[in-house]
Amino acid sequence: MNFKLEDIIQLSIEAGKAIMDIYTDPSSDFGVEKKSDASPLTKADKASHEVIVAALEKLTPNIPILSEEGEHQGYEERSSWSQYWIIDPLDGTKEFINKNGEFTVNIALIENRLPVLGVVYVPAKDIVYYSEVGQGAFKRENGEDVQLEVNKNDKKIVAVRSKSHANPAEEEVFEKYGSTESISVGSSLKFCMVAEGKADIYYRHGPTMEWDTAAGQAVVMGAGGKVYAGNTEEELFLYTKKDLLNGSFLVLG
Ligand SMILES: Nc1ncnc2c1ncn2[C@@H]1O[C@H](COP(=O)(O)O)[C@@H](OP(=O)(O)O)[C@H]1O
Ligand SMILES: [Mg+2]
Repeated sequence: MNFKLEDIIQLSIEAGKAIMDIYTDPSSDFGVEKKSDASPLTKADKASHEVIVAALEKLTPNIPILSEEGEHQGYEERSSWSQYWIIDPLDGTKEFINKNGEFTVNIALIENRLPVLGVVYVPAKDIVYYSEVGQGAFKRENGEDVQLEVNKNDKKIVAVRSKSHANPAEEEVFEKYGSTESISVGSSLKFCMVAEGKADIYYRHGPTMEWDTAAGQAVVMGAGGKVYAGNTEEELFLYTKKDLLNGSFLVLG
């Protein structure tokens, strides 16, 4: 790697600062717009995107960037990349607008259809989750780095699901794994909760995009978790698909 993971961590924090400037500005209306898929977009999504893209273009000029708020390159181009950055500058835009703090900055590096590095920053809590695959996953809080490990104690199975986009079909899968309790959380924080053992299972039935899941997947994999496509443990959940839209997926601690 011709960059340091620490550079990417610092960059996620810088992007988070740009988000918080807007989040905490009492005079800001967030500039909420509706995108073509009816999902919301704010000034904060755009500000974070600008910070990340400008820095990555300097840091790794030879690595292509796919950002939710940038150009969505076609499959022919994407499939020719040996590695690329995939960015969700502000995941959980609905949670940002609802001011519940459950939103994240997501930066991941994809190689061979899987994330090999991921950083998830939680601006409202100033917490970073990060992982370079094969080197463990970590949480940085109050200047301290703690290694993460999924929960190996299966006495009580806690499920986690979307706060704004939960689907009734998820309950069946949670029950199949013996879960009796589910928590609703916005954004890629759900992957991080499985990574730190606060939840054991995250099954997502409804749609997400590749940039919503890549960084979180790196973190949970680094902590010993697994991410599967669909609702069984048969197929790995892969990236660089023809369509950037993800199918359902299952995260297990
Ligand atoms: N109908 C839809 N199609 C595609 N993605 C959707 C969607 N509804 C929700 N999402 C994705 O779900 C993400 C939010 O995840 P969650 O529900 O776990 O908080 C959104 O990220 P953004 O907030 O970055 O737009 C969005 O990409
Ligand atoms: Mg998102």
